[in-house]
Amino acid sequence: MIIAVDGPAASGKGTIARALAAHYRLPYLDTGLLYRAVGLNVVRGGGNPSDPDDALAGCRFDDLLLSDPKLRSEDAGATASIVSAHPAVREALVERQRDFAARPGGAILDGRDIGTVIAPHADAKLFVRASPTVRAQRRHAEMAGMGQQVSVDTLLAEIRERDRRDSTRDTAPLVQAADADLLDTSLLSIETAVQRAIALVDARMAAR
Ligand SMILES: Nc1ncnc2c1ncn2[C@@H]1O[C@H](COP(=O)(O)OP(=O)(O)O)[C@@H](O)[C@H]1O
Ligand SMILES: Nc1ccn([C@@H]2O[C@H](COP(=O)(O)OP(=O)(O)O)[C@@H](O)[C@H]2O)c(=O)n1
Repeated sequence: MIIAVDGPAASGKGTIARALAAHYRLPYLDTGLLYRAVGLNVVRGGGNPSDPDDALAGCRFDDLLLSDPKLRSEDAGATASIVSAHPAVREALVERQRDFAARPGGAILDGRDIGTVIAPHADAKLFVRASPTVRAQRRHAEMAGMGQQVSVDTLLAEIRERDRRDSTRDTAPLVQAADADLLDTSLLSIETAVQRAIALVDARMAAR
């Protein structure tokens, strides 16, 4: 079984994808981490994330980078959003993601284009969303928990900018796949959101 989970920043897709992976005992790939690693690699090498050649060169990174805590910062998310708009960067990362999706027994991936580009044949697709204000508040709480104080307004502006960039790019924009189930988590607890996600996936599997 292949499950695709897409959605904007801090919508709760990672939380849901991890819970689904545990529930269905599937391996999980957070594809955003790959783009974050490319961005951090470019910046650390003194390159310009907006430059297509610098961004492509950043795709050659050591996998150890994927466990760098710096990848979790909002800055890394913003840089990831810049490098991820280059078609050559997306192309360079496609095979790795498709190989993961093709694992025997299935897999679950989360990102922006899993249901539309990486695994359009997925058995179940969720498009997770939440209002920008709720997402900024969640990110704020998350960062406060890590000892980082950034105002909700600053995070809201960053989230809106990232939404705009991710949704308006030409290649693999953030968009709900026609056959994806929408899950708005704005008013849901994590537990309820996960229960709804499981119910949606079960319903898709039963209908196959
Ligand atoms: N339904 C929810 N209610 C409250 N907080 C949530 C909910 N879903 C996720 N969160 C919290 O919001 C933050 C962002 O969630 P995450 O799953 O990392 O989002 P994404 O992967 O879409 O960026 C995390 O701190 C997570 O614990
Ligand atoms: N499949 C994906 C995953 C992430 N991305 C890009 O990488 C950035 C960071 O993704 P992420 O999933 O780690 O970000 P959050 O939603 O966790 O904040 C996004 O803003 C996208 O620009 C992408 O283009 N395609």
